[in-house]
Amino acid sequence: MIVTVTLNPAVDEEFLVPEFQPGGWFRSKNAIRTPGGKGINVSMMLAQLGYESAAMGFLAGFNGAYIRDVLRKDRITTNFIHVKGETRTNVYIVDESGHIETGLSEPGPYISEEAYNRFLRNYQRMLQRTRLLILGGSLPPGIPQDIYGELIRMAKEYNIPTIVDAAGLPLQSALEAGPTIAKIDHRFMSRISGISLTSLDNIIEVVSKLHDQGVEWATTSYHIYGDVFFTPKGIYLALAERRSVVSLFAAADALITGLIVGGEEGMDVEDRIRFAMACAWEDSMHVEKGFSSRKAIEALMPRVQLERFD
Ligand SMILES: O=P(O)(O)OC[C@@]1(O)O[C@H](CO)[C@@H](O)[C@@H]1O
Repeated sequence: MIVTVTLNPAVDEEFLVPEFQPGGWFRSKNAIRTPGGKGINVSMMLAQLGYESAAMGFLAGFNGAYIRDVLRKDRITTNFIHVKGETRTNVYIVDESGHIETGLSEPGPYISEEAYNRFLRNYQRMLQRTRLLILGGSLPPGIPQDIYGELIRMAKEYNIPTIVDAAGLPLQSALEAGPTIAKIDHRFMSRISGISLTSLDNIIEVVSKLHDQGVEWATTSYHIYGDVFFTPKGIYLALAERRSVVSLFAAADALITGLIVGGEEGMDVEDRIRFAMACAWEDSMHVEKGFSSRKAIEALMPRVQLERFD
């Protein structure tokens, strides 16, 4: 089974506010409320493309109950530890006219040692039924910063491939454990490598070193130009057109979904990148998270430009 881990889920509230700016009173044209958090988004997007998965992590309060119910309606297996407090709400203000997004995130509920240990026992049991694991997002208070490294090491004992999308210390600990695929936070890599990743050469120099840590695929964004993919078959720069972008906040989750589906369907490296980029692009063309249809994604694939570096 494909398993996604979201330790700090969120209810995402997107408000559509044309010409939003700080310091004023605005009325939203519309508000969209959806379950969120990186692993949960991947589970929901996989479901849209016909792939089953199980979602794990921590849920709390009314928001937690709402997330669990929506996931179950989407036929996603839920395996969460319920804790005291309230799952966070993350607010996004989307100004479609100027294609600008503003985000605001809560810290999430405190996770006690007892709840954390319950999660680890649950995770250990789940690993016996897992064939691909996705770890995504920030950590709620109370969770050790090196948890992703620990979870990847445990998965490796069962030879389970892992995909991680995180930032800061949690990403660092994940990279030390050598995930199969890593979505690299660009600013964080600049900070830990001490090299400013403003040029493609610098990105290639820094990210290439991750192969030595066992990372098979890595991807990172390269400014507004696109995404760089480090694959077993070489390094690629992939570009999508920006004109049609409305909302980018879940595009990285769509990209990961595309990489998963491409892997599941045995696509070759270039088609897998094109499919992942087309997923991210299609997701970003509308305010609602996810995809209009698989056909819409496939229609974008030939428009993704790929450049290979030797
Ligand atoms: O605070 P984190 O966990 O890093 O990110 C949380 C989040 O921004 O990630 C998703 C988009 O990738 C949203 O659904 C959610 O609100």
